[in-house]
Amino acid sequence: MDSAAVEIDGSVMEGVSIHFNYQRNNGKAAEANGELAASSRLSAPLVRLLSHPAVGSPQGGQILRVSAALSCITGSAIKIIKIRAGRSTPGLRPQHLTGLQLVSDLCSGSLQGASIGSTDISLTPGKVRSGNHTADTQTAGSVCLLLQAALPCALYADAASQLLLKGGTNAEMAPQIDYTVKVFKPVVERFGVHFDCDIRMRGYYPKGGGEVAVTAQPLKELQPSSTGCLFAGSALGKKGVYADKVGIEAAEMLLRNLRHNGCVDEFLQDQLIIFMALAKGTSRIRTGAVTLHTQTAIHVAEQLTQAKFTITKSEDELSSSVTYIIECQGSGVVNPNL
Ligand SMILES: Nc1ncnc2c1ncn2[C@@H]1O[C@H](COP(=O)(O)OP(=O)(O)OP(=O)(O)O)[C@@H](O)[C@H]1O
Repeated sequence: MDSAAVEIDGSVMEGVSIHFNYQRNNGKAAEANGELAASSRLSAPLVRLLSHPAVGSPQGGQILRVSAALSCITGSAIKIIKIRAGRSTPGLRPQHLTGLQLVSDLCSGSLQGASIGSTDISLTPGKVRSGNHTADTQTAGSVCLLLQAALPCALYADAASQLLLKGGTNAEMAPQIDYTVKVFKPVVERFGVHFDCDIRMRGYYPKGGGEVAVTAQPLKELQPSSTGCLFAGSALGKKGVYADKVGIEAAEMLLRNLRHNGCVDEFLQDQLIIFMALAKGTSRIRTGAVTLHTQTAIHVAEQLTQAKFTITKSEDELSSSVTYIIECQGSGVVNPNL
């Protein structure tokens, strides 16, 4: 029997407090500090993630997606409580619920307590499963955020996975599907990730109704890489907003990210953390200010894998630019199904 309890004050990340309780006991169910503990296929830790009730977590969805995907891949059972506490609509929204159900489906898992508005859920993963998986937010909830949770899982299956994702292809506060295909996809290919994305129907707020078919290939292990540079600016048109304003917003995003002299934009940085954590070897990205989403993803990844991240500030006197190098000694998780 090998057990340890670790409590981490995550308040270093503004508004988020994360506590982790570890329990290892050779895969048998156990009680940890009066909280439910669950067994898993790798006799892995029970993890509790707790968002601060007073302030609320600005990265609530991010915690769910990264921790659920890593639970699926590493075999760690997780329990997440106080989900999106402090929000005007706390708990799971359709995109979060659908994403969790999809991840659970991908890992033949047991998902408990998950429904719209749930603030506590637990996921006990089983074996990662290839083949067909369908997920439908039934709203304009972003299919790109469904993919964010599901893609890393599909890489650890025994064969190709076909994901039919329904919802919003172009939603606010989420990657546009065009960004996922034109920026995210070529960059993650450097880690050895290969997926095809067929945009069958676009879906927008409020109706949704978009449909994207993704085929993802499994791999033995992810390789580290330098990123190269690929930048985009995107903005979403809305009723009552003139097209020129939308164009200006997109151009501003592009300029903002070109100016900081990094190689990764303010959104891609958090989306790459999970791949850096899983890869075998050292990955490095140069970026502008490190976002709260990125800090959250790093924090969760360091708890659920052996990955170690460091962030170094780098000032260039000539151009007076400040960039940050995010470096990760990846955990080198090997696909046991190939
Ligand atoms: N314009 C954009 N371009 C590319 N990616 C984006 C853009 N806007 C947001 N994202 C990405 O979308 C994700 C949003 O995560 P976030 O957790 O805020 O979403 P959420 O699930 O809606 O969470 P919550 O409901 O808790 O606000 C992040 O990975 C972020 O990088």
